Amino acid sequence: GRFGIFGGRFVSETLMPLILSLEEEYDRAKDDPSFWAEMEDLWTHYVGRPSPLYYAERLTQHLGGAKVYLKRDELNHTGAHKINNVLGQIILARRMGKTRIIAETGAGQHGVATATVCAKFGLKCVVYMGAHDVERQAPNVFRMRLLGAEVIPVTSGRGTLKDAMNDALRDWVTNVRDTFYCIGTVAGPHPYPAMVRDFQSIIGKEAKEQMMAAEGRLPDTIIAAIGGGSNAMGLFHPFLDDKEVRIIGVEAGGKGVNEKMEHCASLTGGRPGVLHGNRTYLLQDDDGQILEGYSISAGLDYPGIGPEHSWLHEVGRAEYVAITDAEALEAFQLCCATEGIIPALEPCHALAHVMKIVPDLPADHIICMNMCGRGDKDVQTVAKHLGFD
Ligand SMILES: CC/C=C(/N=C/c1c(COP(=O)(O)O)cnc(C)c1O)C(=O)O
Repeated sequence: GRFGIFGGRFVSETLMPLILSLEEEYDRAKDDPSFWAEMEDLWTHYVGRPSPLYYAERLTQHLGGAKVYLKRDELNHTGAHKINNVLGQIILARRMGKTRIIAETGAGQHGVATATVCAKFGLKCVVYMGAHDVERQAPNVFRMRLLGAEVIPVTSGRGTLKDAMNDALRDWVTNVRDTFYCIGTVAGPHPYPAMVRDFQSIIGKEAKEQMMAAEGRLPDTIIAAIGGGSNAMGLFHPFLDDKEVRIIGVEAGGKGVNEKMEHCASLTGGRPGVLHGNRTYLLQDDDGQILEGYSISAGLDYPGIGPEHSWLHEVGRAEYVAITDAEALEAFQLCCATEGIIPALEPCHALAHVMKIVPDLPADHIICMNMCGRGDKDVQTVAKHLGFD
């Protein structure tokens, strides 16, 4: 469970037996055709996969350079990529005889996906959510509750994703016997980062097949926004050995990547440390205290990043850039105006970088971007910023 010096398993002794039984169950499932058959069935008939690979013609014309394709994971059931991973973890939880599922959530999409799958399988669901996120993603709080989940607001820290994950881990340590912790991104102790990556890789596998069908070749550049990094790793992983494909991860630059740390660009503005069970790049002060960070987007508002991204950064296989709140809001509006797609604030960060690089690229250069979530949850936030709420 290591990616160079990153990853690993830094957990309390009480969690070890559960982590080891989860690793055993996952290793068994990975090689079990019936596990993947059940996943395929649910991805097809419940999630609505494959998600389309859509040529954004007017956006491409507006930018006047490379061809832009969007991988439409915002069209999945529940409106984001999160359900790809939740299905896998819940199938494992059922195989382990767990009846109580807990999750952390920031944007509320992972929480909604977990509540959704728990309703489908008749499992108890408890979601920890920072109080600040409860406010700024209210539509998703209603959806979780309507789906039968208990949503517990977390008031420690700044009341965002990091704080929610802390409380979820505390709950888990207390209830290891009947509880399964469904982690929403490629973070946490081994095997979570690898397992979540493997479930999200359906995105990149489909994108590769669809691009070959549409253009007869691989994309030149693939790009995705990064909170913990699961939608990005899902798109990137199937392309890692295709060395000619340029890989770009886009972090939240918030109010700007500077010493005020009002951002969540963990790779660009952080350094290696340990948080939530794994070693990775983190925003921390000189004493190693984890900083709160900041982003307009709840899903990217996390002062860490999945350990495999830290490794890809170290070995230079992927580039990581930061996009500010303001640039993301510009992208939000351009997406609505040119394509009639209201995007979530998270993928707007990737789109803002696409807007930066496309004009200088030739018309035969092909870009594939992860449209990992729809913007229903963000319309009030954006309306306020644009002064028409
Ligand atoms: C696991 C906590 C992250 C959440 N969301 C993150 C998120 C992200 C960032 O998460 P990653 O893909 O894991 O980097 C991107 N796009 C959308 C639409 C998101 O909702 C959540 O709780 O919904």
